[in-house]
Amino acid sequence: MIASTVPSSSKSSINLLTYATPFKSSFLPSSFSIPPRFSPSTPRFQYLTITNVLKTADSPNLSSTASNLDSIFSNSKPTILVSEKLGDAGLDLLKSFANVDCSYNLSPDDLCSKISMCDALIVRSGTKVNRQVFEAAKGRLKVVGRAGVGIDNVDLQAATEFGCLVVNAPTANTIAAAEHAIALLSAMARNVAQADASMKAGKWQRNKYVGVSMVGKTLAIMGFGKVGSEVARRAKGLGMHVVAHDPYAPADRARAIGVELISFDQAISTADFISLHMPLTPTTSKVFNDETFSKMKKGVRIINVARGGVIDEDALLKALDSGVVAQAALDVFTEEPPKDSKLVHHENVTATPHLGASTKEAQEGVAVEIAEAVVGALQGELSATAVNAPMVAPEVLSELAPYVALAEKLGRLAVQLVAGGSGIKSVKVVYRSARDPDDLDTRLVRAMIVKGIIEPISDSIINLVNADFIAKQKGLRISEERVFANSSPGCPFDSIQVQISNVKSKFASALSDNDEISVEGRVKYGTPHLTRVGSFGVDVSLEGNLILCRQVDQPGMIGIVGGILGMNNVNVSFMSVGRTVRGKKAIMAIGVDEEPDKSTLKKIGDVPAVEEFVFLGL
Ligand SMILES: NC(=O)C1=CN([C@@H]2O[C@H](COP(=O)(O)OP(=O)(O)OC[C@H]3O[C@@H](n4cnc5c(N)ncnc54)[C@H](O)[C@@H]3O)[C@@H](O)[C@H]2O)C=CC1
Ligand SMILES: O=C(O)C(=O)COP(=O)(O)O
Repeated sequence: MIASTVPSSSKSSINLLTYATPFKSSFLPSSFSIPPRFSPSTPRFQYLTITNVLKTADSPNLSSTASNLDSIFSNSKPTILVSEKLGDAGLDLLKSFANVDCSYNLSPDDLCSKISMCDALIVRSGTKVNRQVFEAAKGRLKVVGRAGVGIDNVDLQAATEFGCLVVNAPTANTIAAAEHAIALLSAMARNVAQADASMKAGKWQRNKYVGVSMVGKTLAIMGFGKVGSEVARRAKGLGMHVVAHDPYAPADRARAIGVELISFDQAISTADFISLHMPLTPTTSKVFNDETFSKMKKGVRIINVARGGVIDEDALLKALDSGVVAQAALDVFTEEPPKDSKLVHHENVTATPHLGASTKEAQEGVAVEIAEAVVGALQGELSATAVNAPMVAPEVLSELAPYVALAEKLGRLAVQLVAGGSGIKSVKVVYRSARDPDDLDTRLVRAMIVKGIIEPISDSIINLVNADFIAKQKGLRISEERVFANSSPGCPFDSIQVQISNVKSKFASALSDNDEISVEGRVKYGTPHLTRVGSFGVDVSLEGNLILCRQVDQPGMIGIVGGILGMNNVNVSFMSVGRTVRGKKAIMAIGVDEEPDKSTLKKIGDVPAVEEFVFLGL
């Protein structure tokens, strides 16, 4: 739920605001015929990525915008390539709007040669939409639709660079994936697949396939999002004791299902069964490895319906061989299909070929969800499930660009100040501005704050289009407050403050008098600066990385801490000291080019007058 004291950012309000580029009839070729859902007065939007708009903002090139629109609408029937099996209802919807080419099992070369004739591409997890595909599209490809959740097979950076919108279908296969996890859990516990194979080989091995019971056992759900919570509900029905680890899941959602949120180590060391439901991100890649397997209870059973890459497959093989992991049930693999995989052939592994989303119902659901999103995008509508593209007029972004950067960095800083295990539920953004509220659209800045907060903990790409949607899905309440500033209305914002309430902080001095994490920044000389942390005023450029350090306010502290960094080859780019009362406590904000190693950070912590410190990546 987004609470706002400034104009709301509902889908309809976006059409009224200057972020939209109104569709000018002079852009249209004379042969253009208006699709039935539109009248000439319907606003159209160009899908421009942040990157592209930032580039465009420096040297606006509206003629290329006109030619983009021209190419979108020069043919009343666009061409959509569907490269993997899609449900009929979705295909019918696509066919009513476009020429649809269903070509399954294309080789990478065939995909590249077809793509320059297509306006949209619809894929599932089996098609690699890499940079070569965007290059081969020669600018014609406008939209990639992922008929499912995970977008790790689409090169989002390349899509963004090539100005191609990527949309997905994030909700329609949740239940199917959860049901598959439960199916694998039960099949594994009772050796269903192995016993079936043995019978088909003419055997009758009742003693060999004695299973384990699920009732009363502890199941740890790793990633308590859409699929994870549905698995939890079902496992409770089986009489299991369910715990979950998800640093960012709200505790009340877990409580409502009767699930306790616990730390990663607690979860893996106490569980009899572990079911994985986190996205594949740089943080979760191979998070199940030699070290983490060694902390597990001997004889644990693991289910993976998320992504193969969250497990180090060699480490899992060793853990299975040593008996640390008694059994694994795997639907997903680092390489799909896996080649000569020892895991797949292991007698204690139950494997399925990425079937989590493969039910008739889910496939019809995702097909319709993705067809609507792709058709809507080709028609220029905003998409609630766009993953990489905001729609912002270049002239608006040109003014907002430095605030966009500031907003993302403030979000990133604020989330890193939250102590592990605190679920973030409520974020408040306070804008100080001299502008009339009607002249101040905060959607992009707010979107970037949400991006800064959520992106490090999720595989979602957040932008103007999807920020509210993702925040809502994550149970994150964003409220905004406008405070009048007696400054120049020439600048959209005097300052931006991000507050996170009801959480613990790993740096207590970041807490304001109201006990919320609070960071404030301003744009100075065109660059983002951090100007306040908790109750302490500072002034440091937000570049590289940052060390925040609270110490007793006494002479020589800058020299001591700066000296430690210098002696350890860490270059200090900026430094600022703020204090509340002379001689009491002070904060040092130190910008550093490199990340100091652990021993350097420990030396800072060992300085007697240093009371607390934290390292923050920007
Ligand atoms: N096998 C299949 O066919 C299917 C696989 N999936 C996969 O399942 C996964 C989950 O999907 P959804 O539940 O729809 O996504 P979601 O975004 O609703 O949930 C993911 C959860 O993981 C949490 N998370 C992020 N980093 C974490 C970390 N380091 N440790 C623990 N939790 C962390 C997030 O806070 C979030 O709550 C995705 O990877 C998706 O691609 C989804 C559908 C079908
Ligand atoms: O939605 C997801 O993330 C899935 O993994 C489903 O993949 P699929 O569409 O069945 O290839």
